[in-house]
Amino acid sequence: MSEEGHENLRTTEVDLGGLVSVLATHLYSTPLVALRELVQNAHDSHTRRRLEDPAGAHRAVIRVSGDPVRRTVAIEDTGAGLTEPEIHAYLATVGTGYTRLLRDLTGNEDLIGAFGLGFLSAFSVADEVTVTTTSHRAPELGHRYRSRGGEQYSVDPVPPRPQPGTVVELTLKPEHAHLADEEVLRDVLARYCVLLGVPVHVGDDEHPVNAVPVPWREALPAGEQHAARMAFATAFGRRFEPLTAFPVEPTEQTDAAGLLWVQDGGTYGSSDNRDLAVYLRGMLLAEDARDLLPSWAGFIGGVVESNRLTPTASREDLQRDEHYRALQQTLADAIVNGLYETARLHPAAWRRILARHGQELLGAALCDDRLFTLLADDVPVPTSQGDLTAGALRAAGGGAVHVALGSGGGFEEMLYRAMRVPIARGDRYAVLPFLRRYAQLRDCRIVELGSESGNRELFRDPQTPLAPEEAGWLAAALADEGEQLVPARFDPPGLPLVLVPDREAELKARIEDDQADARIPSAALRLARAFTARTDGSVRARLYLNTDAPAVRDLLRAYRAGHTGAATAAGLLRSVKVIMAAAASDARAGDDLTAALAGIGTAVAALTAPAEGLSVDVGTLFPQDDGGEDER
Ligand SMILES: Nc1ncnc2c1ncn2[C@@H]1O[C@H](COP(=O)(O)OP(=O)(O)OP(=O)(O)O)[C@@H](O)[C@H]1O
Repeated sequence: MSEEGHENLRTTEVDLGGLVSVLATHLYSTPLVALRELVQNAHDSHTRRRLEDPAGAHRAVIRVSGDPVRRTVAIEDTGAGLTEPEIHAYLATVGTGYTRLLRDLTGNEDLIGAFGLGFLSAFSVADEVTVTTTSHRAPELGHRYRSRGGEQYSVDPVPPRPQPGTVVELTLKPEHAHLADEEVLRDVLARYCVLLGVPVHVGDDEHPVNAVPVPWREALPAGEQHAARMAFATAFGRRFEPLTAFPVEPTEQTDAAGLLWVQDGGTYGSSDNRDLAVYLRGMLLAEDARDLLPSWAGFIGGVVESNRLTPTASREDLQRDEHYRALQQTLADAIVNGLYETARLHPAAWRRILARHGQELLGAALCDDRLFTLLADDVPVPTSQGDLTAGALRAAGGGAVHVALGSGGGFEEMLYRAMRVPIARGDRYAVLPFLRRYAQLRDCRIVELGSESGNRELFRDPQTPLAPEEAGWLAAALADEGEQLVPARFDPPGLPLVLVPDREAELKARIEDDQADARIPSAALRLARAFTARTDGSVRARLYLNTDAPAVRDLLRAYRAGHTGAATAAGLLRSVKVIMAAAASDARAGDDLTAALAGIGTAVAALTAPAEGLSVDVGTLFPQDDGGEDER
């Protein structure tokens, strides 16, 4: 009996074989992690040697070699080595390592290992593992640990290594044979080891894979910092060339330091190329920690290191604790500061960033007030005349910013072109909210074309209102069902009439359609409804009639004079309306178009017929009325 009241206390059985296999095979997401763990052990053993033998003049080197023929990878260090008892107590005891003890003893922050698990990962890629080691405490002895699968092992004396240190040799499983390729090793290790203080060589290379100076660790003169940052970002960013790079500096909330850069990759709207590698004590911990970057920063890549972050046991991810959240804030601030610095100090890079990531920056500006201030006047907005800044849009619009709510088409498109005013494309990502905010902040007018209020800006009231009876005649002659006739004056004067779909009614129809299909969630539906509450949906489009256009003036004059050609001319205009709308959208094609084309034939026939036939033909088309007085 071991404890009072626990007569039946028994020891939990551990199926070591099963445990080893679970840890080795399932703890890590990629077999490459085994390399990382073994390089990390090599690095820790150098730190241990330095701590235990501070006066010694040992040259710290890590060398990783591959042999595709033998299908082996060897990781060799000139560190502390292990004595035989240490092999049993630490290397071969799962869950215990000397490294953590040493850190607890010395408080040394360079030591990476903590769990006593990493070595097991060797068995995820290797059938057999041998460790040949000579301790710096007993340089005349050598030992070889050997194990297949990790469950059982042997240790035998061997001749001592020429100098203290350890070589771990993996005989790779056939499916991981590619790791013996030194090109692969170089590629993986360049990323994993970039921040390690000890030089890491691949094969016989005299040039270490981690030779690029780490800019935030060096005290460089101000004039050389940018070049050093760009050099590091270029070497590290595999997928994209950096357009500029800026630092992450420790704050009161976090010890994180590193580098962020703007990638040169084309990013569109929602595309997310965030790419952040996180290091802990120099070792790559999270290869893709994009969630640490703000969601609007799809164009940012970077590297940060922090000792306050807590890794998960697999050391491939981070605990979402207060340091994690502090780092998120720090990174968001670093990006905004970095963009400010770029705009101020590197105008050429700033222009390239704006041209490359304009769309994304529009959205980013809406997420951060300081970014908005920075970008408001610089970021390009897509318009009917190409990309323009909001300021240029405003200047060209006579002090107002014009934005089209719809995706264009129909008469609208033509009208906008005829206006010769650049019109922002409100259907594109973030454009409309950005311009609304701009207008509010810069106290300028915004004309939202496609909404009734926006259209009122374009279509001025006629000089003299039409008599109700005239308007009624015109509506009957020109407007179709769902179209509201609106007499107005607008540019260009040569354009007699314009049909503008009501975008709110269009949206309402679409929402009802989507709702029927249950495609939108109810919260979104409520919001959309609030927007469309102003319209009952009965006016599908407004038909603006230009009372300044000579064709319209002549038509009215003819109508008022009771001219028999008035109805023919009106029929002609109506046909023009239908044909132009059909040209711009498929939806209207069909019967309407056929009728409109026939209408042109009828009108031309009427106008060219012998005088006595004229009134007879046209009289059947439209009811005739005695008009008012001629205006002209
Ligand atoms: N190359 C090496 N040289 C000297 N000692 C080593 C070497 N590799 C492993 N060891 C010893 O074996 C122990 C266990 O290593 P293992 O990788 O399993 O865990 P760890 O590094 O301590 O912790 P972690 O699981 O966090 O990596 C280490 O603590 C260290 O004492």
